[in-house]
Amino acid sequence: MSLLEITDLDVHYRRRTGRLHVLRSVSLSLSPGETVGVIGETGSGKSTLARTILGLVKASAGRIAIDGTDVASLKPRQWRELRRRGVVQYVFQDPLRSLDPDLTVLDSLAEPLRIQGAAGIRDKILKILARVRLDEALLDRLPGELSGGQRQRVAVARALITEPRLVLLDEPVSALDSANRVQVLELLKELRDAGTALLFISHDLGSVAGIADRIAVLYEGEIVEDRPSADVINAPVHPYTRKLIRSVPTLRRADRRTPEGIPA
Ligand SMILES: Nc1ncnc2c1ncn2[C@@H]1O[C@H](COP(=O)(O)OP(=O)(O)OP(=O)(O)O)[C@@H](O)[C@H]1O
Repeated sequence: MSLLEITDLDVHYRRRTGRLHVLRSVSLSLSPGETVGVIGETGSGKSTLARTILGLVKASAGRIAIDGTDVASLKPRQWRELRRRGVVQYVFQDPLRSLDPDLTVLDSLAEPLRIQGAAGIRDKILKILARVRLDEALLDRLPGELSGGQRQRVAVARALITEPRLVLLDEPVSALDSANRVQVLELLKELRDAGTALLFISHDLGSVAGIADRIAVLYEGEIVEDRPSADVINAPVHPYTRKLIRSVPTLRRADRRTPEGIPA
């Protein structure tokens, strides 16, 4: 069974000037342990997709099922229950949005464990800090007292601490400098290798290409391609995907290989 199954999702925003149709008949599925990248340019609807999956934006049509539960009609209490079961967590581009500014690092990390009624909270926190390479001395700091890279690692640590089966990542490395970006991407790869399913949403094909099993390309609110990463990179079908690939210098032809490993 799919861990995440999105079927024919439509989302509109109401604006003073009328309705804006942002997602059109989007279908996407994620199996347990799979990493899927969603790539699209600014305004293509990526954040709307993430926010709709998390129940923060209401869909006008379609179905979203997480681990078999239809989440469209869940109430906040039921969402908390889903998180308590350790099924889904999330990391946004701006960690100040995924972290409570009034909670210390210690409390931010302890909160999901307390909700879960977990035992050995301090031990789990120390283990996760080591995993995301953060110093214990930061535990008493507030998010506003951390660097951007440290903050994002706290947000990743918080998302992982309950060992969720699915993590939604909306531009998780876009606000980071290149050293921090590499470190957080490495961390996400470790997570993928440990069997967590990741939905990695980004405008940056370069970040997603090295980690995703499959890439879905979102263009003007529609998924125009959804295939294994190597196929999308080596033989893009949609003109927009071709344009995207040309714009990423690190995906030079010599680096691109067919699924059999033969240079394209
Ligand atoms: N709350 C809202 N109300 C009205 N329109 C919105 C709202 N949020 C987003 N939009 C509009 O919906 C469209 C898609 O926005 P969305 O944030 O999903 O795009 P995105 O692909 O994540 O872009 P970016 O990469 O710039 O974050 C845009 O035209 C945006 O202006």
